[in-house]
Amino acid sequence: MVVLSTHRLGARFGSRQVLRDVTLPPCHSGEVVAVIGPNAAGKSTLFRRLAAILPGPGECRLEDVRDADRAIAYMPQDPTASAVLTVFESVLLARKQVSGWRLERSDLMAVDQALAALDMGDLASEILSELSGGQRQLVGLAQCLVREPQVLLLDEPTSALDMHRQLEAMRQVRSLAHDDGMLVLIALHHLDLALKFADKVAILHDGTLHDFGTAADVLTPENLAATFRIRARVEPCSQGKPHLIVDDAI
Ligand SMILES: Nc1ncnc2c1ncn2[C@@H]1O[C@H](COP(=O)(O)OP(=O)(O)OP(=O)(O)O)[C@@H](O)[C@H]1O
Repeated sequence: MVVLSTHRLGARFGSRQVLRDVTLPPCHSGEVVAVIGPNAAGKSTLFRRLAAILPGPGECRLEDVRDADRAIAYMPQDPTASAVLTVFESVLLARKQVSGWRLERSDLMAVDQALAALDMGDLASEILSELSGGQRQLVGLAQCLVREPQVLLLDEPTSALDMHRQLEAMRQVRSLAHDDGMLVLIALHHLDLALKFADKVAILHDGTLHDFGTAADVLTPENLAATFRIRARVEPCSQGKPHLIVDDAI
């Protein structure tokens, strides 16, 4: 079982410290961990530290991985799409970047599967740079899936998706964790998605870890007021499912 934890992770840009002493409790294979927090809280910076593409103090520990070079797939907040490639080619390229350049039949099947899982099969021959923002976001997700990582770091992968596709993408993400045993860390602004799909929630605020636990434990009126500056509460709807009710900005 893969276990990811951090010890006093930090990051600074020039003289500004934007991430400070973030110690994440152990996160395990099979879990969806939502990372939430207001704008500029440090979510993307944390993901970049976890993906080891940004230097800084502290330690990120990853235990029990099969192949350290291939263990993590990271989807940035703004995946670029400048190359003149089709959707299929770009997803295949993402897979070959981690599995070597010899093309196997299994590679083509894996690309087909990743596109089908996100209901994008009919976009396979479209040119990447001609897609809509939401479609590009789904391609970024497919590029991560096709690498078959053990840890998936997704930085706001649903921000450009319509509600149906947000729910479908989150269902897929949850299945990757619960059915396939991946550890998924996902930055989200849509708190209802965190409530509905995450096993654990980390709240970042001002570059520090404000709280960590189940959604029920951390999405409290006090935490939401202190970090998001909203008056809000989680209450069961008429069907008995928990929903976030936002009364006002503070
Ligand atoms: N390359 C950079 N150079 C300088 N400052 C940066 C850089 N990247 C991020 N920052 C700063 O770090 C802080 C945290 O940014 P980050 O993108 O991690 O926040 P975030 O929680 O992901 O925000 P959002 O929800 O708006 O995407 C911000 O104050 C931002 O201005």
